Parts: sequence; structure tokens; C-alpha cells
Amino acid sequence: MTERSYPALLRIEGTNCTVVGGGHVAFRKVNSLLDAGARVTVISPVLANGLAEYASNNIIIWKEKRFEADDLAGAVLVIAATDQPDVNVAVWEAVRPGQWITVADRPDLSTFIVPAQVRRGRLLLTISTEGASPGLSRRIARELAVQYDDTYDIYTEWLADSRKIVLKQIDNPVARRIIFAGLLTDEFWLIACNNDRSAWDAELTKLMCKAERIE
Ligand SMILES: C[C@@]1(CC(=O)O)c2cc3[nH]c(cc4nc(cc5[nH]c(cc(n2)[C@H]1CCC(=O)O)[C@@](C)(CC(=O)O)[C@@H]5CCC(=O)O)C(CC(=O)O)=C4CCC(=O)O)c(CCC(=O)O)c3CC(=O)O
Ligand SMILES: NC(=O)C1=CN([C@@H]2O[C@H](COP(=O)(O)OP(=O)(O)OC[C@H]3O[C@@H](n4cnc5c(N)ncnc54)[C@H](O)[C@@H]3O)[C@@H](O)[C@H]2O)C=CC1
Repeated sequence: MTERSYPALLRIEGTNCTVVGGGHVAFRKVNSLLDAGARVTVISPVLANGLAEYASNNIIIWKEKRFEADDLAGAVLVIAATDQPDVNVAVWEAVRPGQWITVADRPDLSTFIVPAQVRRGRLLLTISTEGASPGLSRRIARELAVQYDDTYDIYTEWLADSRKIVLKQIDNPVARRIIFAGLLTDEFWLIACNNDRSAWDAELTKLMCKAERIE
């Protein structure tokens, strides 16, 4: 397998995803699948604490059993995360065309890799070393989490609102570019940090008027 992956964000809300194994690695992967709105089935004779709680609250479907090939029917994504290397390989062998798989202890067999992530509302930062050093990905994610703190949640949301308005009201592409660049300056970021929506709207109006004069 080439070491260069194609980065993409998967829209898996409502799709079936199957995780084989119920330990701490499975728990972490299940959490990110649930965050993305997937319907998660876990195949494992035993579940670690967090997963057992999900199962008893029907947040996941638990099949209390050892893995068998037909457990993967209907799954879009598969994660093999047992502590038994031969079972993980058996999961990989059972995957059919169209199913994507991560084998937790065999990056060489995996057809997708789970990156470390920092989420701030609709801003999603993902970091990967393509398996070279998951610990480095984790460390960089922690560093970025400090730099891109919670204020980026509101900032990203307000940028999205403003972008819609600009795309609707401003036809001139040059004016649009000036406005989009203006919204990315510290001035707007600071207004978002202060959670001052009326100041934001007032500055946006000013920026739009100024840019329209350039038209
Ligand atoms: C290829 C990949 C496949 C995949 O799982 O998609 C993979 C493979 C392996 N990980 C191993 C070990 C560890 N992985 C972590 C942590 C994370 N691992 C994640 C992803 C990935 N791990 C993919 C590559 C992503 C990339 O390169 O960027 C993260 C980013 C995302 C997530 O899991 O959600 C998450 C951090 C999330 C966060 O906290 O922010 C820790 C730290 C910890 O657990 O505390 C350790 C122990 C320390 C160490 O070994 O470094 C081992 C050896 C197992 C063994 O020795 O038995 C293998 C197998 C191998 O290398 O052969
Ligand atoms: N990719 C990653 O992010 C990481 C991968 N790993 C690798 O992930 C694997 C799992 O690690 P942990 O979660 O810490 O192990 P763990 O020991 O906590 O959990 C293993 C789970 O596999 C289940 N299991 C065992 N045989 C099974 C079978 N035949 N069918 C279904 N389930 C079965 C057990 O019931 C248990 O729930 C290890 O191979 C480890 O090398 C470890 C750290 C990070």
C-alpha cells in the first residue's frame, strides 16, 4: 500500500458501522463514529466499561459473541480492534468490496486510517502521520486544541452565516473576495471572541458597503 492517503471527511450519519472487539481502542473508535451519527454495532464477547454503558442505554448494538464473517453484513465501515491478531486478520478477510476497514494493529491492511482530531463546532482539524506515529498525531492535536480554542466554534458559525449573506447579496467576485478576506482578520475574530453578534453584524454591513464601492 502506498504511504500517501487521500484525505476526506466521511458523511456516515445513519449508516451502519461495525466494530469488532470491545476494549479501550474499540471504545475510542466507537466514540468518533457516534459523534458522526453512525449506527454502531459492536461484536465482542466482553465490553469495556464505557461500551457496556452504551450497550445498556441502546446507544450501540452489542452482539455478545466472538467474530464470524457474516457479522459484517450491511456495514459501510469496519474496525477490527480485538487483541487477537489472527481475529483481526479474519475480519479483514471477511470484508467485501465496498466496505472500508481499519485493522487496529495492521495499518498495512487498512483501507482507511483514523486521524487524531480537534473539533470546534463546524471547524474540524484532523492530524495523521499515516501510521508512522499515532502518538505524534495525538500530541499535535493537543497543541492545536490550545491554539484553536472554543472561540473558533462561534467564529466558524458566524463566518458561515456571513458567507451565505455575502453570496446572496454580492455578485461581484472581487468584492466578495475582499469581504471574505476582511472577515478573516483579527478584528472579526476578536468580535467573535467577545460573543458580540450585533458588533459583528454592524462591521459586516460596513465591510460590504466598502467592498461594493470598489465594484
Ligand atoms: C494506523 C492507525 C490505525 C487506526 O487506528 O486508524 C493506528 C495504529 C496503531 N496505533 C497504535 C498505538 C497507539 N495509538 C494511540 C492513539 C491513537 N491512534 C490513532 C490512530 C491510529 N492508530 C492510526 C494512525 C493515525 C496516525 O498515524 O495519525 C488516533 C490518532 C486516533 C484514534 O484512535 O481515534 C489515536 C489518538 C487520538 C487522540 O488521543 O487524540 C496511542 C496512544 C493512546 O492510546 O493513548 C497508542 C499507544 C502509543 C503508541 O504506540 O504510539 C499501534 C500500536 C499498537 C500496539 O503496540 O499494540 C498501532 C498499530 C501499528 O502501529 O502497527
Ligand atoms: N489503532 C489504534 O489506535 C491502537 C491499536 N492498538 C491495538 O488494538 C488492539 C486492541 O487493543 P485494546 O483495545 O487495548 O485491547 P483490549 O484487550 O482492551 O480489548 C480487546 C477486545 O477484543 C475482544 N475480543 C477478543 N477476541 C475476540 C473475538 N474473537 N471476537 C470479538 N472480539 C474479541 C475482547 O473481548 C476485548 O473486548 C491491539 O491489537 C493493540 O495492539 C492499541 C492501541 C491503539
